[in-house]
Amino acid sequence: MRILEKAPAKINLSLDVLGKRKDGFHEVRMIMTTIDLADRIELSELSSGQIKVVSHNRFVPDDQRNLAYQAAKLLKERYHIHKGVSIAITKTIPVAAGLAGGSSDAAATLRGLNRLWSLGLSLDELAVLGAEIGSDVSFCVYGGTALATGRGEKIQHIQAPPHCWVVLAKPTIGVSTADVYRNLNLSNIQHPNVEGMIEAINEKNYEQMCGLLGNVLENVTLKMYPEVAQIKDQMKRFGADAVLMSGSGPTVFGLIQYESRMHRVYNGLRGFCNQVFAVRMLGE
Ligand SMILES: C[C@](O)(CO)[C@H](O)COP(=O)(O)OP(=O)(O)OC[C@H]1O[C@@H](n2ccc(N)nc2=O)[C@H](O)[C@@H]1O
Ligand SMILES: Nc1ncnc2c1ncn2[C@@H]1O[C@H](COP(=O)(O)OP(=O)(O)OP(=O)(O)O)[C@@H](O)[C@H]1O
Repeated sequence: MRILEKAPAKINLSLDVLGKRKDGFHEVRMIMTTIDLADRIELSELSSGQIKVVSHNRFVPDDQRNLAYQAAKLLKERYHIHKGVSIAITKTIPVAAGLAGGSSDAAATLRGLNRLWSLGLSLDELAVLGAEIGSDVSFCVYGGTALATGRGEKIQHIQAPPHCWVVLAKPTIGVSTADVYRNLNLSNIQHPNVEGMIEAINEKNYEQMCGLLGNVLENVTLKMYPEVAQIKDQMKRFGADAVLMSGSGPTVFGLIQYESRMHRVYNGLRGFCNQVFAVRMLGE
């Protein structure tokens, strides 16, 4: 049997950090939404009991460091599964980009193996398991749009954002999420208005949503990698309605209401950056 799962990327429309926790993680409050930029996960049964990962991408590990591998191992051990699985990952989401590519691959593997191995687990149960793999995995199990709290694993679903285009540009650098959190100065944070963002989304108020985009990790990454600021400036110059870095970066996204403007921003950015995408929010 063969199972296919789509693993979409996320962007953070609002990302606030409330403080550092005793376990070393940070307490966050963020609005996440899935976008139509996705990896594809293909799961096939292996009678040998082995977990095999194939990705044909030199930036993606094909061993136990792969988050999809970790998802399979977790389910296999927890539910005493003797069969193995081959996980073929077709990567489209840029790696180490702030778009939760690895987390979404892990989440898709959890959903797919739940079907392949007939485990009968609910999405809520898979999301709890996902948190053992990484902070973004729980959200990726559900997708859609949500307020994520705790270290990112507590998910409250909210409505889909108003329709718009999202242009993404990823500079060639990859960013370590741990480094960005480590360099965040908690005594000097300009907190974004997360509640206002929820209100804007509920009211489908596009202008208000654009005005309230905010990410406290942005300044940290901008200091480490000035090229991210250049891409932000270019995206604004080409006419994006609002621009922000996603997660710990370095990917920058711009929101754009009109299709003709989207083409201008997309084509403009392609001259500066080789990983540029124009997609819709999935949101629901
Ligand atoms: C930046 C975001 O992508 C925003 O959605 C997430 O907060 C990060 O999620 P993630 O990549 O799944 O993070 P994890 O793999 O759980 O953690 C990677 C590292 O980031 C730091 N980390 C992560 C999440 C969090 N709430 N506080 C942290 O301090 C920790 O040093 C951790 O060792
Ligand atoms: N399935 C996977 N896809 C991509 N990277 C993976 C995967 N599994 C493990 N990794 C490792 O994880 C690192 C971070 O990659 P990923 O693309 O998940 O980062 P990210 O988009 O910044 O994540 P987040 O937004 O959740 O912080 C990579 O450098 C890679 O070595």
